[in-house]
Amino acid sequence: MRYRVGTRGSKLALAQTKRVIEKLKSAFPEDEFDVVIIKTTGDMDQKSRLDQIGSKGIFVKEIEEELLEEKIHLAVHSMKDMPDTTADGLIFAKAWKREDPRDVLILREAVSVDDLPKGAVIGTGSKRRKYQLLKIRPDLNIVGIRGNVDTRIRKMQEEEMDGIVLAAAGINRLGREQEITCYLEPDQMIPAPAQGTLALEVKADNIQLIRKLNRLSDQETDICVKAERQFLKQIGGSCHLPVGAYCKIQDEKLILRAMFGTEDGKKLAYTKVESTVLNKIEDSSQIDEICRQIAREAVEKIQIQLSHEE
Ligand SMILES: NCc1[nH]cc(CCC(=O)O)c1CC(=O)O
Repeated sequence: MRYRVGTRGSKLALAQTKRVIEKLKSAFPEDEFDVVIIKTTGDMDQKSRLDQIGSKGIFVKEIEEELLEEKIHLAVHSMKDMPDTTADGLIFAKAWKREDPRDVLILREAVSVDDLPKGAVIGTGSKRRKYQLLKIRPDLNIVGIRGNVDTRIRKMQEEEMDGIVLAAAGINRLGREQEITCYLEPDQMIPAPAQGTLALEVKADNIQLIRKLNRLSDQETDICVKAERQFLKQIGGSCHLPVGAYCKIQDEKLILRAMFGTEDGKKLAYTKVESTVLNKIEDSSQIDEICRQIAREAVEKIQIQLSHEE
């Protein structure tokens, strides 16, 4: 088969799409894969603050239309950029192995969060990153920044910020990991739901391609992403609100850390919940139920905390 693989045209999107194609090629040497670059609303409007452009999934709508019209067979996105509900007629293949889920700081001079001078200027457009950082260092001056990873690193230098926050996965995919100053561990900076994982989106009736993609999946990542995205969905999160969720499997249990807050960051709640021990023969509907359940428990705990802060 010859497959058309759609992606945004940013360096990061192209880098991750090329990696996906390499893995597919080595698993299915008889197939061919062509990259198709698709311009999205999000790529065309580089000025507006993301939370003001409004509609969710501005980086994915055009790509999903091409999938539905069968102009492309597969779309590669960052899962953390995907809205919590999938488009009708499309599905995600099971997740492949997650890369580094952490957020990192790129600092101009300081070597760690603690080392930053009082009132240091840090660029991020994400409320999740902003309020979690302020919780560790309330004196920091957080300013908005937009653009792809390269642009943000350049703006940090041009606009004389002391640093920026980015996802390790994106920097690694661009081969710029030597520029990372320090890593923020998930217990002090809960990553965005599904950070570090890719979304492999296909038309739901393309059974043959879905089967191929799923052969390369990683069960642990797939389960953890399901739990994190269930949390996002149930809490009613959007990119306007600070939402974080990070799940891992330890001693055969799911451990889900999550945070949620109000838009102004005045209220911020954190929780950590554990599932019961997973049974080795759990099938996918049981796994879905376990993920829904652990997410529900996290949402309940967070809602209780937020209501006590009234
Ligand atoms: N919002 C932009 C975005 N979408 C996906 C990544 C890379 C990390 C990932 O794929 O999870 C990034 C860059 C960043 O947040 O630093």
